[in-house]
Amino acid sequence: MMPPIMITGADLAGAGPGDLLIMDGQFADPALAPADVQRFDAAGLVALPGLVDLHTHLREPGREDAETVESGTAAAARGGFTAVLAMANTDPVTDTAEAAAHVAALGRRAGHTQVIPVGAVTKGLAGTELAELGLMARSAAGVRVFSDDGHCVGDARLMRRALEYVRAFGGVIAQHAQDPRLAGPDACCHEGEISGRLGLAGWPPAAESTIVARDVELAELTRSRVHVCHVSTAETVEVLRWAKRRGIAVTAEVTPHHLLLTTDLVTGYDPTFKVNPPLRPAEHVTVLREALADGTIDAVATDHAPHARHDKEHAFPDAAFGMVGLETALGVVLETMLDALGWAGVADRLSVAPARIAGLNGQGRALTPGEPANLVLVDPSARRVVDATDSASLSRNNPWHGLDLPDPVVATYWNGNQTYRR
Ligand SMILES: NC(=O)N[C@@H](CC(=O)O)C(=O)O
Ligand SMILES: [Zn+2]
Ligand SMILES: [Zn+2]
Repeated sequence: MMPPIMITGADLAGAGPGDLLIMDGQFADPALAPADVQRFDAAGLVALPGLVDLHTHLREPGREDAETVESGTAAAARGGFTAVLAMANTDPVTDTAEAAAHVAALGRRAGHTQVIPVGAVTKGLAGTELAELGLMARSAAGVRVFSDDGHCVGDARLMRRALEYVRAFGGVIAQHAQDPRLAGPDACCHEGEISGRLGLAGWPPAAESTIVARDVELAELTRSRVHVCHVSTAETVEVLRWAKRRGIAVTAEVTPHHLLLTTDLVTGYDPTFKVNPPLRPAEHVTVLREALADGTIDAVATDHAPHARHDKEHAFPDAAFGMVGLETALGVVLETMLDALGWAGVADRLSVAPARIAGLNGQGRALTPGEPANLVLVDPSARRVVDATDSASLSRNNPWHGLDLPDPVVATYWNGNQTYRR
């Protein structure tokens, strides 16, 4: 346990300057600081609750050449995160209580952030038979979020049964919304003028929004909860607005890359920009930003998807989908959304809302005495040209390389322990 530390003068998530005393892993009344307390002058910095990533691919077990729980969570701490939800598309898949316990144990051993395993919806992500949802939920790992991410739960009847099942224990199904018949096996970018010109097979926005429309109806039918992963289209936003107006229990996330990058980046055939769902035209980006600002989209999630060189360095159609994002997420959100959201809004979309969606107790809390000391200190004016090689991740598929972006994270504390310091 760290000795007591007093952080002085930081703007507390936009509420104005104040002091934070960290003692025994929690925030405590600054008036109780012992005389020999260690001091951190944070004047000019902003304090946010530790960030929570609903959507991280840590690749362990199975693809430790691309990422490990150790390296991925070290990258998360550098990005200001104190909790990450580890996606189930590992090898073996996280589709049993034992597999979930293994991922959680790897997280505890690494000690950089809380690691909460996401359970698969279907055995082996095969989309045919429900996984052991109840056993995973009742196990010590306490799985609450279930997802076949990387694959869509395409079978409506199976999706209905999954939603019915998780309702009993307050779980949620996080859907990778992609109709496999509309986004065929060769689809590798947004379907439009650019895909036509480049001769690449695209997929239309309808491949996403039609699944979301179906799933919100199933959530209503089952009175259960659905979460939409990585929303990428204006049409999906329209469906979400309709569903929320109707009182359906749906939440949604958007990635940093879909808030800033656009489909024209694929014209160089650089697989770094190949991601699922694909980068879209600027009109979609505008709508995604508006939806995040007005709360139609609840949260930002990274979809950090590290890939080894030998999986990424191929001709565009053959390369793996995905990009890293843990270390740049907050910077991209500040660049694109700070004016619209303010600091309290940034704290909500990157910490409070994701913690609520995932049902996490000690995360996304106010910076007040008695709460676990999960915190990120942010320099609101620091910027830097992103260098893909300067990373705790094992992978280098970084779409931000060479771009000048906010570089805000100064220090991260998880349960009172400093997990990153610039
Ligand atoms: N986002 C991606 O492009 N890839 C993800 C899978 C996913 O999130 O669908 C991966 O596991 O690599
Ligand atoms: Zn996905
Ligand atoms: Zn993903």
